[in-house]
Amino acid sequence: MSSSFAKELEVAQLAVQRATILTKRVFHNSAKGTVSKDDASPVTVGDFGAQALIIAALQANFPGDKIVAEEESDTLRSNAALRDQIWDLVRTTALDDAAAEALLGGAVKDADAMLDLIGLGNSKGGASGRIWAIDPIDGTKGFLRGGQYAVCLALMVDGDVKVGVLGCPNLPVDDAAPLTADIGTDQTDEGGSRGVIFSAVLGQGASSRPLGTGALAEGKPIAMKPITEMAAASFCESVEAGHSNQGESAQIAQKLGITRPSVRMDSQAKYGSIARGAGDIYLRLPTSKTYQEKIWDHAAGDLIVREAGGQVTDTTGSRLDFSVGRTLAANRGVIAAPAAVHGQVLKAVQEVLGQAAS
Ligand SMILES: Nc1ncnc2c1ncn2[C@@H]1O[C@H](COP(=O)(O)OS(=O)(=O)O)[C@@H](OP(=O)(O)O)[C@H]1O
Ligand SMILES: [Mg+2]
Ligand SMILES: [Mg+2]
Ligand SMILES: [Mg+2]
Repeated sequence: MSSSFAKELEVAQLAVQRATILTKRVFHNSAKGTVSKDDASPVTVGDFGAQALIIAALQANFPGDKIVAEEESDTLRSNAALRDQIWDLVRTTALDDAAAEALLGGAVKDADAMLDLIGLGNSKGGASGRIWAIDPIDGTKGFLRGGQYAVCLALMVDGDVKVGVLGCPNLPVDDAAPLTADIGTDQTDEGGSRGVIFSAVLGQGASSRPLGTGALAEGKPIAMKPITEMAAASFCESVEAGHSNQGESAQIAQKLGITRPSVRMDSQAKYGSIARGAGDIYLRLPTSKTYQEKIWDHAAGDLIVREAGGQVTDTTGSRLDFSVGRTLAANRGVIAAPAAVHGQVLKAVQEVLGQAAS
């Protein structure tokens, strides 16, 4: 097996691109087929459809690999109306490039095959072998609100993230565009100014490219912006107050001398935004003692930021550990910043959280 991961990267980018196109169709439709999961969080036909298409592409190319994906197929087996809505989306979404579509294995056979594919994302994860992590729609609440969301795919080998891809249909194509969660009033984006894919391979840097609809557009290398003056730095955090402690992040910003208010943005679009220098720092501070972050919420973004010159740790200063199962059970919160200032940010975090390293 080649260690360059060229095929994995190509398949992952095209799979994310195709799944993102499916989610855009749902985003622009007022009927999103939303149901509430056991933990009261929402899932839509877009989440299920995107997961089916990504797993189909992985199965066609890497049938022996394991998959950790967010959504489960159980509820769909007893909800024929929802299943049919998803199947309508899945069977009618394709890339408009025949070679790319062929590489992804073409169309899914039927609705039952689609349910089986969705169900393949049930691996327990762990420290050995090849495991893909999928978040078919990260930031479902943002997706429903008309804000930012991301389609996320990462490959881990023996617990280490090797390939990461994020599809962010509502971020500007322009890497230099200022950081804002606003997607503007033009929800149709006829000018094509929004929609970007971020990717990284371990040791090979990070890049961005326009989302597109067929063959992959050319990528450009991205890098984090060096922070010359903390006062002018921008930091981003979750929109949902239940996902990150926004009171503590405001205190941390104050301690660092950051004067600008945070940019609140849903999903791993935050990782992509700081990786390309549109923003500087991403803070995610635990809101509960029991919530464990999910690997699919961080794997791709962690690699993309690190390959762009950033450092990503939890609030204790430990690297995110993707080798312990479906969750980041060994970590608490996330601090992502340019490597040169990460220590300074972490110190402020620990002072505010009252857990300075001893
Ligand atoms: N309690 C709690 N604490 C921390 N994180 C949580 C919590 N509950 C959920 N989640 C996960 O947050 C994912 C959404 O990402 P963000 O929090 O960055 O975006 S948002 O601004 O809150 O929408 C979201 O991902 P999706 O479910 O894919 O949307 C969740 O996995
Ligand atoms: Mg998520
Ligand atoms: Mg999700
Ligand atoms: Mg979810």
